Amino acid sequence: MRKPHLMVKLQDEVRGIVPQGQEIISETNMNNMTYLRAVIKESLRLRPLAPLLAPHLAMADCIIDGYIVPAGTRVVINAWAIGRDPSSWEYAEEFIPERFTDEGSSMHVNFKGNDFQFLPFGAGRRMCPGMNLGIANVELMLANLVCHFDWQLPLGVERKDIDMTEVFGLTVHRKEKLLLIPKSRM
Ligand code: HEM
Repeated sequence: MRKPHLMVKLQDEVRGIVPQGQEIISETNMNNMTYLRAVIKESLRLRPLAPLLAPHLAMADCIIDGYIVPAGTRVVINAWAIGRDPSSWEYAEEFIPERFTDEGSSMHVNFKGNDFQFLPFGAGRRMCPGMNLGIANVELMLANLVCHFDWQLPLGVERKDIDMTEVFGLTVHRKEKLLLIPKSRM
């Protein structure tokens, strides 16, 4: 909502793929939705659901970047900060889904636990076992919402008024609700 030209690009992609008149988008429609996937990745980069993942415990002594981590140490990974680290991400604070498309510098970066600069589902043996289910649901929900509706801000609210302040805890969520008006295209 804060970058309407990106919303138009996303809607153009989804509406170009889904046959007109089809009410519900299903998994069979999702194959070529590359921009939609990039939008979801970029959202997870800037706003990971679990900003500190889950607490881990070092099973053996190890040295990371010169720091000794003894066995038994509780390790907390700040995935939120890693996703905004300017040494890994150009214009790190900006919402730029294009970085994950074939025009971007992070086109090969994925959330499957091999790219340590992007850990919305964690990595290794304890990474999220529900990743595929979670992503499939987000993709379907977002595709349906942007395909069938145009979204407007309530009267008197401007783009600059959208409050993106987050409340941190085990999971992170918006401080203020996002109120939008859907206008059906059907
Ligand atoms: C977009 C949706 C989701 C996100 C972003 C997400 C993210 C995460 C993260 C960051 C962790 C911690 C990984 C770590 O500490 O290394 C986690 C763990 C976990 N997630 Fe998810 N998750 C999602 C959906 C799901 C779903 C749909 C399920 C189950 C159906 C699920 C089940 C679990 C379980 C059981 C763990 C604990 C794994 C363990 O400790 O061994 N998650 N998730």
